[in-house]
Amino acid sequence: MKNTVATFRKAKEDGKKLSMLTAYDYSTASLLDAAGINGILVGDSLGNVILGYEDTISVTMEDMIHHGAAVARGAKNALVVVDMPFMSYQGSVYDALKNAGRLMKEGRANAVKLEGGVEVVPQIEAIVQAGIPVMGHLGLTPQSINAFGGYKVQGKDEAAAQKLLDDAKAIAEAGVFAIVLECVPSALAKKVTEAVPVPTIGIGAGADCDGQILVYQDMLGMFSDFTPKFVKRYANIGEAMKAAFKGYIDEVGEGAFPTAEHGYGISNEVIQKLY
Ligand SMILES: Nc1nc(=O)c2c([nH]1)NC[C@@H]1CN(c3ccc(C(=O)N[C@@H](CCC(=O)O)C(=O)O)cc3)CN21
Ligand SMILES: CC(C)C(=O)C(=O)O
Ligand SMILES: [Mg+2]
Repeated sequence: MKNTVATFRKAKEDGKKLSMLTAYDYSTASLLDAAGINGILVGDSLGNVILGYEDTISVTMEDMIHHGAAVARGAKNALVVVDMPFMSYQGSVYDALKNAGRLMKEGRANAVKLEGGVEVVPQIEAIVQAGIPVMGHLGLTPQSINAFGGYKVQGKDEAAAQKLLDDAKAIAEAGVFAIVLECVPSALAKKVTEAVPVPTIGIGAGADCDGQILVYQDMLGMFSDFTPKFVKRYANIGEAMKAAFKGYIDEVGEGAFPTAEHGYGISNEVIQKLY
């Protein structure tokens, strides 16, 4: 059955854990969907894992639309959430509304995600009012890497912890249907989860969140530019891919691939008539 924002809200009420992973293309989205994932995030982490940038800052609306639409075609039952890229919503409510609309119309998103707390409440309210569900994102918000001075755990001292709790309440009040909590101490994430009526989706935020999310290349062992502490490897697909690529290269080199079974026949008569 199709997961909706209502499915997400109800999961929290029923105490059922929500699972999400990222995807950026049709094949991966189809596999995640078949495995029964609740939600797929087309993350701006595609800047790192797909485009090879050092951070998410250079990711564009066109990137997100291109990959969002591909994922949407593969996601029959999963809720598709598409990240709003850096500077597509921070500048004004008008930008936020226009760009959220494009992610839904052209990127076929079921919902959009944006980073930030009280400072983006007007944007969240306007997007939600237009009928576009919004997922919030607090804690380590990677689009603020230059303000943070690096990827670090957030909300550790009393002021920062209180600010995170206040931000969560403010964006919940503004209408987000769920909140990603990234790289925050587990006990703080638990407090936030108890304080808001919408599900929290943790990444490096402990076991008491209402759901979890990871970047799929991280959990499959396909990405190694950096490996945050919160990543658990469920497979070593990177090594498996390398071994398969090497097998192919070796066989092509030896002339062992292709054999007759991978080729196409033609009648000898036709071949003999050629000059
Ligand atoms: N492949 C990938 N996985 C991600 O989880 C991810 C991306 N890309 N790109 C966008 C952001 C960047 N993220 C990151 C990147 C690095 C850390 C990291 O190195 N964290 C340190 C924190 C150290 C500390 O403050 O104690 C860690 O060791 O976990 C965390 C999140 C999460 N997102
Ligand atoms: C890590 C998740 C939450 C994200 O925002 C992304 O993949 O871009
Ligand atoms: Mg993101």
